[in-house]
This record gives sequence, structure tokens and C-alpha cells, in this order.
Amino acid sequence: MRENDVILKADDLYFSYDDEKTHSLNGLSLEIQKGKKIAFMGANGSGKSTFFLCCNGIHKPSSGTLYYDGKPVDYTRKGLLDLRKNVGIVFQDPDNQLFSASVYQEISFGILNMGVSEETAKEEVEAIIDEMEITPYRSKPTHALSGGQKKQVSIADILVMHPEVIILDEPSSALDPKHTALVNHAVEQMTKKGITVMMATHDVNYAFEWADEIVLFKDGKVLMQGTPVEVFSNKRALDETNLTAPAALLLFDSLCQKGILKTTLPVPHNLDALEQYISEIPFAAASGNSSGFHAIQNNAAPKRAILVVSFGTSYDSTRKVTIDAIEKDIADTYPDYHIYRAWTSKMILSKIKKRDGIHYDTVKEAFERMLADGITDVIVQPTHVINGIENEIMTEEALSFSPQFSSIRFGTPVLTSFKDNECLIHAIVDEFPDLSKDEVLVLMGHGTTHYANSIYAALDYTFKDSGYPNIFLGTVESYPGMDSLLNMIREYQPRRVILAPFMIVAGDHANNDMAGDNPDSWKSRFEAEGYAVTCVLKGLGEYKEIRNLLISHIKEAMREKAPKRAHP
Ligand SMILES: Nc1ncnc2c1ncn2[C@@H]1O[C@H](COP(=O)(O)OP(=O)(O)OP(=O)(O)O)[C@@H](O)[C@H]1O
Repeated sequence: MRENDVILKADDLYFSYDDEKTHSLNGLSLEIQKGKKIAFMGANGSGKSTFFLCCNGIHKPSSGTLYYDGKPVDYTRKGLLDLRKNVGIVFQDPDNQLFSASVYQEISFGILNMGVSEETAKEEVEAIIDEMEITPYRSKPTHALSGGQKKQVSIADILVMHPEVIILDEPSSALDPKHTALVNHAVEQMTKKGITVMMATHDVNYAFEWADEIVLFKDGKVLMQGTPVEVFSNKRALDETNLTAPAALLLFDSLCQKGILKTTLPVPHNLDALEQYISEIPFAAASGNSSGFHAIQNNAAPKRAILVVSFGTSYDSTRKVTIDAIEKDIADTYPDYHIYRAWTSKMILSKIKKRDGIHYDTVKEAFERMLADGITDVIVQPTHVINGIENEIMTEEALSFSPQFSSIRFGTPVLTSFKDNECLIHAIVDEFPDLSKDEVLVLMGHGTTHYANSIYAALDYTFKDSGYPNIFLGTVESYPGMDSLLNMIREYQPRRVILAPFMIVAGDHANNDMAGDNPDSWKSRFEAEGYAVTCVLKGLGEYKEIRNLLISHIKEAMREKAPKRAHP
């Protein structure tokens, strides 16, 4: 994130209402980006309102620093006035905010205090009264308004001052559906104007649909900050903050688990979007069965599936652009097949379960799931780079299910045939078109004790044989290792070393063993030899050509006449 995109930043804030006996803010740190819609959620009493009151200077943290637009908040009278011009709060209870005699006076008060001319203030107030549909009660005394009307006036109060940030503390609490819709409309208008909107809400469905980001509060600090899908998929974080997942996400997950919807579809953020997906399921439309579900489950369940088996990764960002992207491309190419996912690294699976509460299937679980879903014919496509131990174990496990399926076919790992090697060399060369003669590209493969490890040395040779003397391939766990690479590269004498992973994902090995700052990382060791080093954290799964190669392996598996069976 660029520093100048951050409008508000809290750094280790503490605040107490009772002389430090208990901390309502307890080491709170977060950053809010300009122009975003941020929902603040968490259990009652977790500190959301207290933080909001700090944001426009009503409370001053007892320690820590709050920054507005890159500068620490200035608590002088003038500093606070400036802050409040830019950060407006709409209070949870409008009675804490409205104090003028009439609606018109109430909305005019703030803007007149900002020192604008009466004429300009009048124009602005009229415009906001019109926009917020306040005209019918513009002359009423504020105490005579209904709860919903008071809320509209308190929003108009703030909007009229054109702040850069608007904070709304549970704006829809105690409002009927009509007034909730009016408030939601006002919030939409704010974001259209580029205002940063921070909103506390307990409504998970609204937050899921509306927000760009969710901040979860617990005990006066941030438990989690992320996109709505990241946060609401994290069961553990939801449990800790007394929240439930939104209906659209729960239903979507359930339909994906049953194989009715594809996991590769973008997550729908409301029930309307989900309904749209369901209405697009071909059989539901053709059968004229309005519910769709029974028809699909009972009569039309497709029997063929592709199981994509990966080692796995605990890095969400790389997973999205590698494993998810591979599965999506496969799903797009083979729309008649159900796509299932399995990961082979037990360590990663248990880490994700513990950290995020998310379960991904092992190979065994995926086969059991497919069986339960009525799948009869399976193509297993690994995303493993070589035909090593992982792939052998996976194949054996899959074949143990042969008696229960009509056919189980296997696509080969990325590097199996000579043609695969050629394709990979092209993919790498295309990815680094500007590699100059005085630079070397050093690729980090995983490496294994399995005999298939020889592919790394063979491919390193093939690069050179194909006219690329400055592309080297080593492994992090086997041969050729770092010492061999250093010897070869010393001989070449490059000006710069470019490091890139030769693994499907740019995960732990790429981030730490390759690009980390620890003295044993490849980056540090090349730097210690005096080379300038550039790291490219891009997994092979991000290369379109590699994804296409895997798709071609599936095609080859489909052509296979006699599917492999353990018990023919
Ligand atoms: N005026 C006050 N005086 C004393 N304690 C307060 C005051 N306001 C809040 N607190 C305490 O500070 C803590 C944080 O409260 P806060 O209102 O910030 O939480 P919240 O997350 O906004 O809760 P809710 O979702 O119920 O609005 C709670 O323990 C609360 O009891």
C-alpha cells in the first residue's frame, strides 16, 4: 500500500474511560485507505465507538499516535477544528448529535461555523435537504422527529460540510426497512463522491455486500482486517467476535460443496447474485423446475470430475493467482466437468484449518466427497512440478478408490515429457524477455531425494543447450544446490542476479529461502558475493503457458483408452 493512500492511521492506541483501570482501546493499530468503504465489526463493547470518537478528536488516546493524512493529529483548538472539518461522525444515537431548535437550523449550524458566506451555506443546505428527502419536515423542531427522520438529519448535518471521511456508528440501528434504504442510499452517494466511509455495523449481510474491507475488533484492538471474503471465510475470527457468516456466502459454499455451483465462480456478495448463478444452471432452466435443486441433484448430476491435486500453500495471495487460477482455467476449458480440489501437504492443511478455520480436502477426502456426490469418472490432474514422491503417493491413494469408480485417469505433472521441458523453457524465456547478457536468471526448484530429481540438472543443461547460457536452475533441498550454483555463476561473472521460483506457488520457499533477508537465503548469499540481486516472486502457476500445459495433460488423459485401475 502506498503511504499516501492512507488517510487515517492508528499506531498502538490506548484509551481508558476510568483512569487506566481498563483499556477500551488496548494497543489498537490499523490503516484506512482513502476512498474505501470500511465496515467495523465485532462484539458489543469491543471499542468501535471509542475508536471513532478518537478519529475526530473527541477522545484523545492516552498513548499511541493517530495520524490523519500522514500527520499526527494536532490537539490544539485549531488542529481539532481542522480535523473535524475533514472527519465527520454520525452518532449511533441522533439525540447526542442534534441540538438546534429546527431541522433547517440544525443542518445550517456546522457549515456556518466553518466560516462560509451565508449565501453559499444556504445553497449547500438546500441541496442536502433535497438530496436527503428532508423537505417535508424541514421546518419541524428536531425533538418532534421520528427516529428515522432524526437519523437522516444527523447524516445531512455531516454531509453538508463535505468531509473527506464520514464515520457512521450503526446508522441503521432501530430503523424500519424504508428508512434503512434511505440511509443506505445516502451512504452510496457518499462513496460516489469519493468520501472514505467507515461504518460500525452488526449486519453481516449488509457488510458483506457493501464493504471493500472489514475490520474486526476484539478487546480494544484489531483481530483481523481484510476483504469481506477473507474475513467472513475465517470461522475462527467470526467465532471470536460473535459473528456469523453472511447468508450468500454460506449458501454459495454449500452449493459448491454439493457440486451444484463451481468453486471457481466469483463469490456472490448478496442473495440476488447467488440467485442469478442458480438461474444460469442449464438444467434448471431446461427442466422448467423453478427450484432447480432437486432436478439437478436427482436427475442431472454430471458424473465426470477433474480433481486438481496441489501441494498447497498457506499464502492466500499466491494461492489466488496460481492454484485458484489453474483450477479456474481448467473449469473454463472443461465446463462439463465438476472441478474438485485436494492438497497433499498435511502441514499446510492443518495450518490453514487452525489459522483461518478453512478446510481443504486431502486426496482421500476429495475421493470420498466425489463418491458422495455421485461422480463416476475422474481425471486426476496434479500441479506437482515433477513426477516425484508426492505424485507417487497421491497416485497410489487415488487408485485405492478404483473399485468405487468406473474410471480414474491421471494427467501427468508439469515436467514429464521432453515436450513439457521445451514448453517450460519457452515459458521462462517469454517471461524474462529483457534478460541481458550480463545478467543471470537463477530459478529455485524444490528438489527431492527421489530419482526424478535429475530433471533439474537435465533442464539446467537444456537451457544452455537451447542457447540460454545465463539461465540456471537449482534446488533448495537437493542437487544442484546453492554451492554448485555459486560456482557456476562465478564463472559466468554477471552484473546482476535475478532470482525466481521454479515452483507452482511463490510461497514459503520463495519468500524465505529465496528472497528472505536471513543470511542463508539465496538473495543474501548472492549479495554477499557482491552481485546486485533482484527477486521476482511469481510462481509457475501464474504463467499462462504453464496453465495451458496442465490443460494439455488433462486432454491427453482423456484420450487414454484404458484407464488405470488397481483392481481390473
Ligand atoms: N462513556 C463511557 N464511560 C465508561 N466506559 C465506557 C464509555 N463508553 C464506552 N465505555 C466502555 O468502553 C468499552 C468499549 O465500548 P465501545 O462503546 O467503544 O464499544 P463498541 O464496540 O462500540 O460497542 P457496541 O457494538 O455495543 O456499540 C466498553 O467496555 C464500554 O463499556
